[in-house]
Amino acid sequence: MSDGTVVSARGLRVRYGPQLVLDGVDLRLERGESLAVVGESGSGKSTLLRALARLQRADEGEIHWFGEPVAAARPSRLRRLRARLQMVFQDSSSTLDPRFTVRQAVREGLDVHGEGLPSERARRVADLLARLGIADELHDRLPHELSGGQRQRVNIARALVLRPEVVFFDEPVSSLDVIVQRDLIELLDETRTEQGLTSIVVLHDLAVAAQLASRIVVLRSGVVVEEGPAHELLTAPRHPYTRELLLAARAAAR
Ligand SMILES: Nc1ncnc2c1ncn2[C@@H]1O[C@H](COP(=O)(O)OP(=O)(O)OP(=O)(O)O)[C@@H](O)[C@H]1O
Repeated sequence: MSDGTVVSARGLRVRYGPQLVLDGVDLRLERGESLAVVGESGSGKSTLLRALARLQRADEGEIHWFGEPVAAARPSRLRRLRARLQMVFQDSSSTLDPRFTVRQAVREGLDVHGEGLPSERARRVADLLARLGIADELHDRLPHELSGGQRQRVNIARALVLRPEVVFFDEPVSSLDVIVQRDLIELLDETRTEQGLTSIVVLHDLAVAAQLASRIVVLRSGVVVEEGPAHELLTAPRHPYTRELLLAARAAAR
């Protein structure tokens, strides 16, 4: 396996009872790449992301992180590898501790890892929140005093503040308005340039996927039906299902 591969899966199969939700998915993510997995509701996107992050068991198949087979890794090695990955979940209300303010929630990981001087940690938190459009007056609020989109951004800040090598995002922009979506896309692009961030996002809208990622994988009923550079999928989709998704995205944008 090449040194540039940060996450890969081969022959991934996941079943829920009799239902085959992922049916032999192969996927490869290179360092610094932005990949989007698109498909309609129920196509298996979240399951794929959770399986890649090892938050969900796979019935068959192999997963490698940074070139190492995770199934064979010892727990201590797995913990070290996991620290290089972050995941941002779709449901932002259940993942934030209700007792922590925005500032505390974003800073928590830095304090746990004892990274840098306290003043540097505070600066890093404030800088990231500003780049995600979270105004100063929100920094001392609790999660229930925020909107869904604000909570989602706090979750994104919690992941990025740790400067992970790879971030997995589940529907990161679904609760964000267009301006905030643009800010997030810019922030991810800058982080990719500055820190070589690798990202994988799952979402249902093909047009938004093309803004967030340079390569797109189209998932239908647990099977990858098409894969390619984002601009090619948008301008010359080969599979009828990709064309359907494109028409749906265009109709939604009208
Ligand atoms: N814990 C579970 N137990 C049983 N079935 C499940 C479970 N989680 C998901 N499923 C089923 O697996 C299929 C894929 O679900 P998944 O959440 O991966 O799809 P998705 O593409 O992410 O959908 P959405 O866009 O709606 O979030 C669906 O049919 C779903 O009902």
